[in-house]
Formats: sequence, C-alpha cells, structure tokens
Amino acid sequence: MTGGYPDVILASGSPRRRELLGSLGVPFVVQVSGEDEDSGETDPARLAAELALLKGRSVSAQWSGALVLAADTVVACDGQLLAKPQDTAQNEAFLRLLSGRTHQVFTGVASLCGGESTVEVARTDVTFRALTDPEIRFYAQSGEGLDKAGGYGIQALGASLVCRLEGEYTNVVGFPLSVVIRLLRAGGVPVWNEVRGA
Ligand SMILES: Cc1cn([C@H]2C[C@H](O)[C@@H](COP(=O)(O)OP(=O)(O)OP(=O)(O)O)O2)c(=O)[nH]c1=O
Repeated sequence: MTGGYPDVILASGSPRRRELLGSLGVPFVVQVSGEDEDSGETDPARLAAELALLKGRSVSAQWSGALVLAADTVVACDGQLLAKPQDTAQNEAFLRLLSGRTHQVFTGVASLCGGESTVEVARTDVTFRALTDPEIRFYAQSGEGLDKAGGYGIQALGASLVCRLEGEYTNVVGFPLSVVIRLLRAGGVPVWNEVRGA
C-alpha cells in the first residue's frame, strides 16, 4: 500500500498493455503470469474472461493487498477463434479469412484484490477491406502479426488493413481503457492526478 491506495500489479508481458496502463499515470509493477491455457471454452467472450482471471489469479496469490490487473484478447471470425498465428503461413491464412469481412475482438480484463475478483469483457467489431494477395503476403512476412491475436496489429502497419471499427480502439490493442479505468477506480486507485474520493 502506497499513498493510501493499493499497489497495482500488471500481470502481463504485453508491451501494449504496459504502455496503455502507463498512459493513465498509475505507478505499477509488471509480473508476467505465464498462464495461457487452452481451456476448451468456445465462446470468445467467456474465453477472454476465463483466461484473464486465470492469468490474474496466478499472480495475485503472491501479492496480498495489491490490485492485480490481467487481460486476454480473443479474435473471433464466423465462429472461428483466431489465436496468435504459429508462423507466416498461418498468418496469411488468418488474413485471407479476415479479408473483406467483419470480425469481433474481445478483451477480458480481470481485477483481483484481497481475495475479491471482478472481470469485464469489451467487444469491438473490426472490418477489414478486401486485401490483395500481394498485400496479404507482404503483411504476413513483415512479422508484425505473429505475436498478436488474429495475426495483425491495429496500432501499426495493421491499421492499413482496417476500414471500419465499431467499439473501443484500445480494446483491439488488448487493454480497453474504459474498462481498466473503471476497475482501477472501483479498487480505490486514482487515475492521472485525481485526488482519491474527489
Ligand atoms: C488484434 C490485436 C491484438 N493485439 C495483441 C494484444 C495482446 O497482446 C495479444 C493477444 O494475446 P494475449 O494472450 O491476450 O496477451 P499476450 O500473450 O500478448 O500477453 P499476456 O498474456 O502476458 O498479457 O494480441 C494487438 O497488439 N493489436 C491488435 O490489433
């Protein structure tokens, strides 16, 4: 406990989540959970919630009194769940599937503190323009999508694949800030320079 509110632990190895949480002016410590099991859950929103809680629980056990945040992003297209592509060929296959279609991005964010846990899931609908074969090959070979659910990163070169977005942008990047801010405040953690209780 520092400054009258709980320490914040980010249970994530994602540089995007680190950057987005940092943008809120909240001091935090990173501890990667390493948890990312395939539970067999097929509903994307439930899977995102379940994996966020799983990641958070494994870290929370080591930090009593701290507020632990964990997240998981799941991409779903026509009933198929797209995890991180295993290689460039699979990344190309993902892009072919997403081309000219609307898919859903779900991010579950879990907040754990003092034995209590809350999880919320945000959804954004993302539409890709119709991609040409050379574009698909070029993007897959760039390697940008390999460590990202769905095989693309909207925050970089992947922005050029997208023609429409419905919902929160930061949810697609893996950390929906409207949800994160709500969970931090509910846990008594001030965002930016707000005075607690003001
Ligand atoms: C669709 C999309 C996903 N992503 C990223 C967000 C997540 O980091 C990643 C999905 O994988 P996750 O398993 O949610 O997270 P992670 O393994 O990167 O990190 P950790 O489990 O340690 O928290 O995909 C983008 O950065 N941009 C995008 O446009």
